[in-house]
Amino acid sequence: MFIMVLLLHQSYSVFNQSINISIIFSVAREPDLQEWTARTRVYDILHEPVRIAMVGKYTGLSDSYLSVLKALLHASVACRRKLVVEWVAAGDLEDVTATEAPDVYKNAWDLLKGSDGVLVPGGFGDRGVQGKILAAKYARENKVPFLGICLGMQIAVIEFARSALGLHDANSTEFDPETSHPCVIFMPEGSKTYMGGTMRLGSRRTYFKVPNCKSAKLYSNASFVDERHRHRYEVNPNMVPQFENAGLSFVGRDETGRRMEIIELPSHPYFVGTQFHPEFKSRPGKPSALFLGLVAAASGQLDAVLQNYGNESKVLPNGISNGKPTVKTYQNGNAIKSSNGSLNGVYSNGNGVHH
Ligand SMILES: NC(=O)CC[C@H](N)C(=O)O
Repeated sequence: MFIMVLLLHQSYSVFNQSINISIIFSVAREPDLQEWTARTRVYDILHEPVRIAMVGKYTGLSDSYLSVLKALLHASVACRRKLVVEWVAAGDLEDVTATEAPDVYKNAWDLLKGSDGVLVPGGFGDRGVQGKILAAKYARENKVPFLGICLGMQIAVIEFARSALGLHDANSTEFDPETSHPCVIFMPEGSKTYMGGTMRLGSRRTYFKVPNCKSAKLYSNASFVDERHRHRYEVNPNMVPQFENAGLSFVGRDETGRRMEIIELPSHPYFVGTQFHPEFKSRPGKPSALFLGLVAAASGQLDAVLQNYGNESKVLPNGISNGKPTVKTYQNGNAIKSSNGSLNGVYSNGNGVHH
């Protein structure tokens, strides 16, 4: 993509000259491609890998997770790491695979255990859910950086209910309508725009409830953020006090306080889940805050990143710096700039190495 922009510009110039269109449209300005060129250069020299296990249902179809992959890529370049995505089919982590296809099972677990961070993206339907729960458990217990998005956050909550609260049949009513411990429940949003629709869709506001949490710092200490949604189920608000007593923190909520938007485990190096989809607002040069957190944690740079956020224009060891946030809102990713002023994010059609 990145190279494409430069190539397109080149061919556009040739076309212009051949039909002398530039005389007619002499007002057209030469585009400033400095930033893009700088990004390509940064991207080309990345060599130290950061391995992220992507635990999902459609691992054979990387396009299903395109936005997530791009967001990981933006964050990896900001952290000066070469992104290696380890695709792990969630079902392969499940006990049933251990008996039916032991090699597949072993390979899936080897990939997960060889990764620096774990990402469970959004999804619908119950295939692979148990495998995703096992991946979240592995990350939580072994202090491996974890980001769960939408369904990924919901399965992290189910896992916590089962392991930390001892509620063995805890589940989402999406997967078990009869569960005696419904920790994720159907919470449709009445919508005047989408008549009859039950999906909570589009941009909604999340307020930070715990000012010093990692997520708030990553969002430059904003007091609220607007991110995009696409879901029907949510954490059961009536069970939140139980979860909080056991150490799971609900650091971001909607304006009513009833819809849980961001979870964190303060006792863990980086264990974050979001009901929204932060990947949709990630941009080259403006990586999504929570993806940046995941990749920074997975590459041993989270402390440096957190220390610098909210402080005035400090430069990180790897050359990343940030400007002092001027507003207390966060709309579209942190503008992370390298010390020489060029933007770090790279947008490319590939996403590092696929396994
Ligand atoms: N986008 C998603 O991950 C959706 C999660 C879940 N299936 C829900 O509807 O709430």
